[in-house]
Formats: sequence, structure tokens, C-alpha cells
Amino acid sequence: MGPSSLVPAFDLAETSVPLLALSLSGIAAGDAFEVEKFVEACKTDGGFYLDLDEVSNRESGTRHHPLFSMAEEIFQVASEVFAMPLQEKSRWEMDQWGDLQIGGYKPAGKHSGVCRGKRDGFENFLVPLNAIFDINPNPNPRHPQWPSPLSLRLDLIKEFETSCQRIALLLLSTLSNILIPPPNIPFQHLHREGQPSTTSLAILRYLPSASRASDQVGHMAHTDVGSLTLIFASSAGLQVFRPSTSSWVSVPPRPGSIFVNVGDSLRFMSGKRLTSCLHRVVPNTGLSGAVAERYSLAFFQRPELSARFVDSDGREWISEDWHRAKYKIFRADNNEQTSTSLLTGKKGFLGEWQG
Ligand SMILES: O=C(O)CCC(=O)C(=O)O
Ligand SMILES: [Fe+2]
Repeated sequence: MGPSSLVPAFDLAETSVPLLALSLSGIAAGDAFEVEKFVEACKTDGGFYLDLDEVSNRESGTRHHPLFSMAEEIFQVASEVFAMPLQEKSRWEMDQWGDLQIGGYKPAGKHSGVCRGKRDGFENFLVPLNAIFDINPNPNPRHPQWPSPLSLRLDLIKEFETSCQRIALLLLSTLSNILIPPPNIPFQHLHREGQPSTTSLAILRYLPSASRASDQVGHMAHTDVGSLTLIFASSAGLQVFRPSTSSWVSVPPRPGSIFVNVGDSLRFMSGKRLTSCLHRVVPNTGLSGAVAERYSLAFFQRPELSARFVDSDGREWISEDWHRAKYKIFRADNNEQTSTSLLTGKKGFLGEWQG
């Protein structure tokens, strides 16, 4: 089988069948139908919408889950942080955060983009759970203080990450109950509170541009490193690769819902029964052809540094080393990226957007 046969036969920008929408309260209550849909979504697309709102409707009568207003506030903080001069933001460059690069600033253009030959079109700030809860190792001894817009709102970010982690743990234990018969180790036991991990919140800003011909575009196709990712987005652009039809499905924000996807570590811990969701972000283009600015928050729940799992090729990893290998491939050139299955789960497939 040559590399070209690994490339899907077609690559539609959008299909008419959207991703499944699940209810957090249904899953939390152990509703058999909802739990079955949830496990199925993790096995097939590896990603789904999760409706959070019903929980708060029942508990407090408010319309929206508090995470949505917190996300709005963090978008506001993000606009202040990203408005700082590049030189200032670069004081927090993520390369200074030890070799795990779990925190700090990534300027736009550091990775390859979603179109062949172009660079990425987003900047981001990563705020690791380890750092805000003072769990060792301290990732950035040189700059223990965050830039002031972030340090002023660290309580908000802590509360946001804690809430996201609670939801992600609930989802993990539900999956464990179905997939992991005793005496195997349930997923949540590899994600213990207070244990060092690379769990982190990414605050992303996609740069606006006068046209989509810009040479910094989107976010390349990839699968996430960790266990579960929770995404809050200000606007459309995210797409998911659906293995059953070999096509890309658009995942625009859905009121009251977030998008959740399975990452590599959880796929491996599940004995490859779950799908690591392949996704990318394409430019959000208006009628004029201009690309709109886009903000998103990605909470990356990741296993403890020493968690063990076996990859698709039968090779054993500890979580920390998988993280390093994956970050290295994010930064590699296209030739190196196509030479392994590390980036997209498919050797020879970069999943570029044809525009
Ligand atoms: O911005 C998004 O919607 C997705 C971001 C993402 O996939 C990532 O940072 O890993
Ligand atoms: Fe991602």
C-alpha cells in the first residue's frame, strides 16, 4: 500500500450530517440511552456537542451554564492580553516552559498552517493547571508572574479550569464504567487531582486578515495529545474529519453547547476502541473575502505525566514522552509530518484545506 492510497478518496468541506449533540445532565444521571450515544460518538467521530445548559436549568433556574459567561469574560481578558506588543508577549514564549512547553505564549506562524506551504494563523496563551495550583514542576521559573491582564483574572481562570476538569472527569468515569472492566485501571485513576500532568487551558486568537490569501492561515489538521478536550469558540471555523465518510464536518458553535473531543492518550488507554478526533480550523471568511478574527478556549485534559499506554504501533509510552513527541511533530516541516502517523493518526495524510 503506497502513501497515496492512505489519502481519502474525497475531501468535502462540509457534509449535511452534523455531529451528535449529547446532554451533560443525561450522562451525569446515567441515562442509558444518552450514555450509549456518548460512547458511540467517542467510538465513531471521536467528537460531539455537549449541551451544558440543562444542568443549570434544573439546579439554579438560570438559562446558561456559568461556564459560558466565564468563557465570555476570558475572551475579554484574551483581547487585552493579545493586544500587548509582540515583544512583550514574547517574554512568555512557551519554549521557556521547560521541555514540555505546557505554558506560555505561541506567536502566529510558529507551526505549519491548514493550507500547504503556509504557516498557522493563530496566537495562543497556555495556562497549565499545574502552575495555577502550585503543583510541581514549576513550569516557568523565569516569569512566575503572568502578564497583568491574566494575573488580574487568575481566579476566573482557576474556576474555569476546575469546572472543565470536573466535567471531563465525569465523562471519563462514565466511559470507564462501560469500557474498562475491573481489575483494569479506570481512566479517572490516571487523572488524579493534585498529580503533575500537562493539563492546560489554551486561549487562542485567530488573526483577522483582509483576504484569505494571507500566508498565515488557520490551524493544521491534528489529533490532540491528551484525553478529552473541551472547546468554547466565538465563531465557526472548526472542522472534524469523519472516518466513516472520509469527509470534513463543520462544527460551528451551538448555543448552550461546547464541543468535546477524544485525544490520543484516551484512544490508547481505551485499547484503541475510541477514536482520536482529527480536526482543523479553517478561515472564517465573510462575503467580502476578508477573514474574521476568532477566539476559542480549549481545555486540554491530559493524563498524569507517568501514565502508561500503548500506541497504534504497539509501542509503550509514558504520557510525558508522548506529549514531547507530539509537540515536536507540531513544529516539524510537512515532510517530517507526513513521514509518521503522529500528527494526524494517518501516515502520509496532512488533511490540508484546499480553500
Ligand atoms: O480553535 C479551535 O476551535 C480548536 C483548537 C485546537 O484544536 C487546538 O488548539 O488543539
Ligand atoms: Fe486540537
